[in-house]
Amino acid sequence: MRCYDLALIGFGGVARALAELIRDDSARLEATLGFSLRVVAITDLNLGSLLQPEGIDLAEVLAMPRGANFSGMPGGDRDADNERVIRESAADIVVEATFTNPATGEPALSHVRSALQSGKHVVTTNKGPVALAGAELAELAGVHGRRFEFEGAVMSGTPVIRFAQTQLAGTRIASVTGILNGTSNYILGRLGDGLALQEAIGEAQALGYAEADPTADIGGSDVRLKVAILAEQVMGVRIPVEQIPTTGITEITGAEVTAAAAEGKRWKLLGTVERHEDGTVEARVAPVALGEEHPLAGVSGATNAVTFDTDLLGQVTVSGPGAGRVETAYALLSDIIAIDRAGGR
Ligand SMILES: NC(=O)C1=CN([C@@H]2O[C@H](COP(=O)(O)OP(=O)(O)OC[C@H]3O[C@@H](n4cnc5c(N)ncnc54)[C@H](O)[C@@H]3O)[C@@H](O)[C@H]2O)C=CC1
Ligand SMILES: N[C@@H](CC=O)C(=O)O
Repeated sequence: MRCYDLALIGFGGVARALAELIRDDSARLEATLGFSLRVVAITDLNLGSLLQPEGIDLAEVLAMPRGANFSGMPGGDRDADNERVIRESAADIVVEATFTNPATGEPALSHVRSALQSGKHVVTTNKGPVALAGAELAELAGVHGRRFEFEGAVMSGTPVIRFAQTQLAGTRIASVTGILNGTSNYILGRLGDGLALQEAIGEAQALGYAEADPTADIGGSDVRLKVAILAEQVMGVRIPVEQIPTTGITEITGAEVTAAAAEGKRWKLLGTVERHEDGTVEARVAPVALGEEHPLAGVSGATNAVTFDTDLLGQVTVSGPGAGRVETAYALLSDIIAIDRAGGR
C-alpha cells in the first residue's frame, strides 16, 4: 500500500483535526483511498519541533496538556524550526496550516517555497501564499515536479476551486459572487439574535471559524484574499489584493440586521469578481442587504455559497461549510487525494 509521510507546519485547530482523522479513521481511509498517511514531523510556535522519521504517535501529541512542548521527546525541540524541519524531514507532503498573513503571506509563503524547492508536495489552507503568489508557487511546483494544492483556501472543505476548474472548464464564467467568510456570516446571524459584536466574535472563535486575528474576518480582508484567489484560479485574471475595494461588516449593527429582516432582507458580506463586456474585470468586497428571493439570502451560519454565472449553464451555485476545523481538515485530505490521483510520488 502507498504511504505518504506528512510534515505538519502549524499544529492548531485545522492540523489537529487532520491528525485526529488519521488517528481515528486510518483503516477506513486506507480501505477507501488505497493509501495510508503517517505524520513524521510537526512544528508549531507553541510546541516547538518534533521530527520522528518512523512516525509520530498522534495519540500522544494530541493528548499533550496545554503549555507542554516537544522538548524532552525523542526528536523534539522547544523551538519551531520550520525551515529545518521542512528541508530535513523525509516527508513527501508538507501541510502548511499556520496563521494567514493577509499583507505579506509570510512566513507561510517561505514555508511553501522551501517545501517545493526541497522536493516536497504542499497542501495548504493558508490563503496568504495562494492569493499573493499563487502563480509563482504553481510554477515552482512544476519546476520541481511536485504539486501545490490549496482547496481549503476558499470555502474550507467545500470543493469549489477544483469544481470550477474541472466541472466548469468548458464554460465562460462572467462572474463569481459569494458569501466567502463563515465567521462574518455567523456573526451577522448572531447580531440578528441580539448578541453584541464581541460576544458573537467570541462564539465564532470558540467554534474554530475565526482567524487568529478576527479583524480579518469582520474587516473583509479574508474575503478579499478569497476573491483574488477565485479571480486567478477560476477566471484566469490576477488582481492584486490591494486593488480590490473592501468593506467589512464592522459598521453593521444588530439594529440594522433586525430592521433589514423586518423588510424581508438579509445582510450578507459578498465577494464578487465580474468580467465586463469590454473584457475588463472588476472585483469588490462589500456588505449587501439581499432580498429574500436572492439565492444567497438564505445562506446562514458558517455556511458559504458561491454562484458562478456561466454562458452555457446559467447560474451554478455551490454551497457548503465555509469554516470549521474538521471541515477544513477535509480540504487537506482532498488535496492529498488529488496528489495521489495525479501519480503521488
Ligand atoms: N479554521 C478554519 O475554519 C479555516 C482556516 N483556514 C486557514 O487555515 C490555517 C490554519 O487555521 P486554524 O488551524 O484554524 O488556525 P489556528 O490559529 O488554530 O492554528 C494555527 C497554528 O499555527 C501555529 N503557527 C502560527 N505561526 C506559526 C509559525 N510561524 N511557525 C509555526 N507555527 C505557527 C500557531 O501556533 C497555531 O497553533 C489558517 O491560515 C487559516 O486562515 C482556512 C479555511 C478555514
Ligand atoms: N476565518 C475564515 C476561515 C476560512 O477561511 C472564515 O470564517 O471563513
